This record gives sequence, structure tokens and C-alpha cells, in this order.
Amino acid sequence: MAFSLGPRAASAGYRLAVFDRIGSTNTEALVRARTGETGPIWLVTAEQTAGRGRRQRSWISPRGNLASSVLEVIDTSPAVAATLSFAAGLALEAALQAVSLEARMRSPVSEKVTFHLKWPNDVLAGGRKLAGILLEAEVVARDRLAVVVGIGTNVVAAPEGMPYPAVALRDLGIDIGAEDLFRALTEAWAEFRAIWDMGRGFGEIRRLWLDRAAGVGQQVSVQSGQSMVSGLFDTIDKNGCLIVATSDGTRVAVSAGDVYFGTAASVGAT
Ligand SMILES: O=C(O)CCCC[C@@H]1SC[C@@H]2NC(=O)N[C@@H]21
Repeated sequence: MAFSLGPRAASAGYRLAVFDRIGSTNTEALVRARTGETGPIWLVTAEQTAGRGRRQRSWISPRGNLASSVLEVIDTSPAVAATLSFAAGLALEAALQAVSLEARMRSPVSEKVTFHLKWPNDVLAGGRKLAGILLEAEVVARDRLAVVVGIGTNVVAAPEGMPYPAVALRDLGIDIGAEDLFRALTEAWAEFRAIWDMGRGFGEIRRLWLDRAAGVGQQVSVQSGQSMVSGLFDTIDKNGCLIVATSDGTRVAVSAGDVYFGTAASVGAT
């Protein structure tokens, strides 16, 4: 089976570049944006050899997993563009739901799996990391912003030896191909990208995201650089910052960091 766009993505004007093997779809998208590509375009590869994750980590994506990026060149500020990653989380969760349902219809013995979104932009299944999102933005010609949203999903294999628990769809009994998930993702992206509407729809995206979020109202610790803030995960604000209500009654807004659920900072980070 080959990678293809869903009908809604195609009619919304998205194009597609498919690779058999590439270093990083995010890097390729940024290189293209610097040399005149204006998008919107999806880049997808069967195998990624130098994938990048958040916070300068590497991202392992062997053949069979899904590594893809969407490039949009838009007139908005980096702060507004950053909120697009929440729309990406919602799109990925919707795509995962859709393909899991199809897999269960083919093989009714497999159990229903619930996916949750973890701030800022991971997808968890049963508390384990299934997918990650890396949003990168760069000002290109004529002061327009190239926004690349890279989405990696463990379809057939989860990386081993990570500092957090990881899982693949196959481990969960969800037997689908990366091509099926990609097609569903392009459809869901077109839907949530339209709701986001250059940041005007972030209120709605925020509401939908909070409905599917892991750990709201629970104890979290958030590590941001050298500092750690602990308290209750209250909400996310209109900029997508995580709001932590600390025991001294203050509400701290965190714009970037790693979330650890519970009180022990040594478990649960993705
Ligand atoms: O959780 C993370 O740290 C984010 C991982 C993002 C990985 C994807 S795979 C496709 C795209 N290309 C990359 O090099 N990274 C992203």
C-alpha cells in the first residue's frame, strides 16, 4: 500500500511528498521552506534515519512506524503558530481513534484503547507514550512564517531504553499500517487546522484538547530547564501554557517543559 492524502486534505489544497528513507521529514520541510516551498504540503517517509524530537532528543522511527510532517507557510506570529501543535494533537488522536475502530471491526477480539493527550503534545495510550509532535517555525521570505508540524507514531515498534514508558499500536493489538494512519491523519489535520483558523479558533481547540488531556486536576511536576514547579494541573491558558496551581496558592504558567505525573519526579516523563 502506498502513502496517500485523504479526500478532504486533497481538496483543501495539500500536496504530498513521499520518501522511502530520509533523515528527518521536519528537516526536509524546513529546507524546502527556505528555498521557496510555500505549502501546504505533507512529507511522509517509510523510514526515518535521523529523526528529531523535542528538546534536542533523537526520535527513532524504523520502517513500519509513521514519520510525517506538514508544512504551512502563514502570516502569523511564532506564539500563535505554537498553538497549532494542540490542533495537531487533536488530529492525531482523532486519526488514531478512526484507525483503531477500523482494526477492531476487522478483528473484534481486540480491546478498545483510549488515547490521551499529554501537555504539550504527546499522545499516550494506557499511560505510555505512543506518539510525539515537534513543531518548528522559521521566518522565511517576505516575513512569512514557515511552520512545520512533525508527527511521529509508534505503529509497529516502540523504542527501547527510553527514560519513559513507550508503546506501539501493535503492542496494543491494533494491527494497522502506517499508510492507513497517515491518510486518516491528513483528513483529521484538515479538519482541526480549519477549526484553529490562524489562531482565531484556539478557544475551541483548547476546549477539545482539555477534554482529552491526561492528568487535569492531578498532581504534576513540570521541569523547565533547571527549574521544577509542582502542584495541580489546573488548565492550559489562551496561549497554550500549562497552568500549575501550587500549594502556596499561586498559579504558575509554564510555556515549555516536561511533565511528570504524580509527586515523584522520576517517573512518567515523556
Ligand atoms: O515527542 C517528541 O519529542 C517529538 C517527536 C517528533 C518526531 C517526528 S517524526 C516526523 C518528524 N520528523 C522529525 O525529525 N521529527 C518529527
